[in-house]
Amino acid sequence: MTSPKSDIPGPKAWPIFGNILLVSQFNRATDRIKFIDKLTAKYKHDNESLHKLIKTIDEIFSGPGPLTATGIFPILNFLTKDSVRVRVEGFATLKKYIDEHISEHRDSFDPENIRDFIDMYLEAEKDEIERTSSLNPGGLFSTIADLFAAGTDTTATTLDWSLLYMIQYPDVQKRCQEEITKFIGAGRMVRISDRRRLPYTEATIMEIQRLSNIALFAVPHVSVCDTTINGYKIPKNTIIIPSLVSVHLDETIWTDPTEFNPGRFLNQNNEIINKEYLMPFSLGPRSCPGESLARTELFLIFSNLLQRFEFSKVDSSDILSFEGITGITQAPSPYRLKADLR
Ligand code: HEM
Repeated sequence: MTSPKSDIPGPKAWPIFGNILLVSQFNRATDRIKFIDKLTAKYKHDNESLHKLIKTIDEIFSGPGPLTATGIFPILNFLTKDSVRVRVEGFATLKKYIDEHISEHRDSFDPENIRDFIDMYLEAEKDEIERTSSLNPGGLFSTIADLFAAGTDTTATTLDWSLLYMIQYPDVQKRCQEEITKFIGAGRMVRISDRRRLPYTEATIMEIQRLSNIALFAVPHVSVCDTTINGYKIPKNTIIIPSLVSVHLDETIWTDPTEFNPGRFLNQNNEIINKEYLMPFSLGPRSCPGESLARTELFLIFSNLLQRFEFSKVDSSDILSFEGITGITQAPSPYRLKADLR
């Protein structure tokens, strides 16, 4: 456990250690939406092997990230033998899990009854043209592995940060709840079609993403030709790692960048301003393909939690740390919270 060092919100870039229970809880919630309902339709929430898998994904995502010394110079991995071993074992577990489910799907495939994503892929794979391009058995495995790897911990960790911000800023929480009560009430769950009616809640999620920076950097890209950007010469084959966190905290772009202020994303008519410099999903043709799904999940889970619960510190003297723990994603330091039914 880290000792809380500061009550000033905003990311502190570098790693400490640890992990928190809430992440696995949120992973369960986001997994339900994506992988139970879409990929492997038949699995139930209490499925043991799924829980084991979620724990495995937590383990893969903690430990050194891509921009630590070992990420840049893998030869140094002998320094972090344990975390490398945990990750290698984790990937083996993930592979076994995915392979088993693909085989099950192949054995029971029925073109008249397409159950989920795997079945859709298997059906498309039968098409000769598709098969010779990208839809092949190896591609199915990598697609699912990518979705697991990139699609679970990211959303879960953002939700984890979101509750930390809500207990640190009860006034913001209250304002979201008032908005939800006024426009939706308590008689039904919040739906995705309600998004436009809840601009303050939406702006709060945007501000949480700006400050939590779960992806400090986009993934490495490479220049395919010599080019010049803003006067900087970039030769062909240069590895480029865009820093998202530096954009999100740039004081030439944001007023008081370290201040938690959802109002910065609203205009005078209480409408969302889509600030082009908010880029938690990165930019361009290789930006996050899961953005739309992730934003849907964040909105639904966050707004429905606030509709039902009042979140607060367990003890008013608790000092919350906004020190991030940098693995592959940046997670919040451990914290405790109380959830009272509203
Ligand atoms: C809050 C949630 C999420 C955040 C903040 C996030 C952020 C990112 C970022 C910054 C990148 C790098 C893009 C670049 O290099 O330009 C990325 C890539 C990617 N994300 Fe997400 N992501 C999230 C959720 C998801 C979800 C839900 C999925 C899928 C279900 C997903 C799938 C992917 C994949 C497959 C890539 C690699 C894309 C490529 O290499 O072309 N992500 N994401």
